[in-house]
Amino acid sequence: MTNERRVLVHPDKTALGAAVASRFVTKLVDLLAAQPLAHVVLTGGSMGSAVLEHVANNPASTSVDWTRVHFWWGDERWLPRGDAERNETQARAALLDSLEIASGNIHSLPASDEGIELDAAASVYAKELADHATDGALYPRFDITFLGVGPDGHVASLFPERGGVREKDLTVISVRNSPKPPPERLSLTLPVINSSERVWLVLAGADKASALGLTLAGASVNEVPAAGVEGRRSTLFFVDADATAEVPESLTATELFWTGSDSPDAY
Ligand SMILES: O=C(O)[C@H](O)[C@@H](O)[C@H](O)[C@H](O)COP(=O)(O)O
Repeated sequence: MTNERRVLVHPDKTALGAAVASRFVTKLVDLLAAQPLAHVVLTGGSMGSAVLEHVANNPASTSVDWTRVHFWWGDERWLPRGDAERNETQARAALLDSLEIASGNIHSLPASDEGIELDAAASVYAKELADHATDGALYPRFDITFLGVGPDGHVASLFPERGGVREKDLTVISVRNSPKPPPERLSLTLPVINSSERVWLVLAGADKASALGLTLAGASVNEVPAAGVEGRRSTLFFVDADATAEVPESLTATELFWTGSDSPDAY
């Protein structure tokens, strides 16, 4: 299976969010025409929420049989259930609570007010993943994994120069002293992220240009965790024009697509 890597450039953050949402809806319809369930890993962050809001506002989303979609998270912030800063809270507000789906389809991570400590919570989610796996795997076969990307190139809660980026055995890790608040988090590890059929990284803004440029130029995973992301079937970078300021000149026309126009001159 050849692994496809593409950068799809959109004029601005709004167009980016709408385009990713539209592609997500279309892909889910196609997937569910061919298989009983779809497993999707959501991301926190502003772009993650923006995409879900666009899905909620996309009339075509009613063509998805959401009852057959399972939602997971790539990471979660160690906060009380319902806290406005939890990734789950933001995803529910943006889309999930408006969908007619069974609560069992939403696989949220434990919260800090539920009587277990952070490390135990990582084990709880690892068990949840394994309980929904097939063929003796440790996690389900994810169809699409969304990732936001930080200015430092972090994805999920895997940060540069931290041990979590290099974790190969555990499926879920606890994170302390996170450079991005809040300090305590839970995160899938790269092997789990990269087990996904498709990984869709969504990033916008000039502050992401360095992370995107370094990722595409082949930076080390330890320095730029996004550089270590590779879906089994495809890895798509959905970006806005501002984030492309440092994209390597060497990228070919088949790797870098300016949507809506033939060239960057149009924006
Ligand atoms: O819990 C989180 O904060 C996210 O999972 C994190 O990995 C986020 O996706 C990136 O920091 C990008 O965030 P923005 O899209 O807001 O820049």
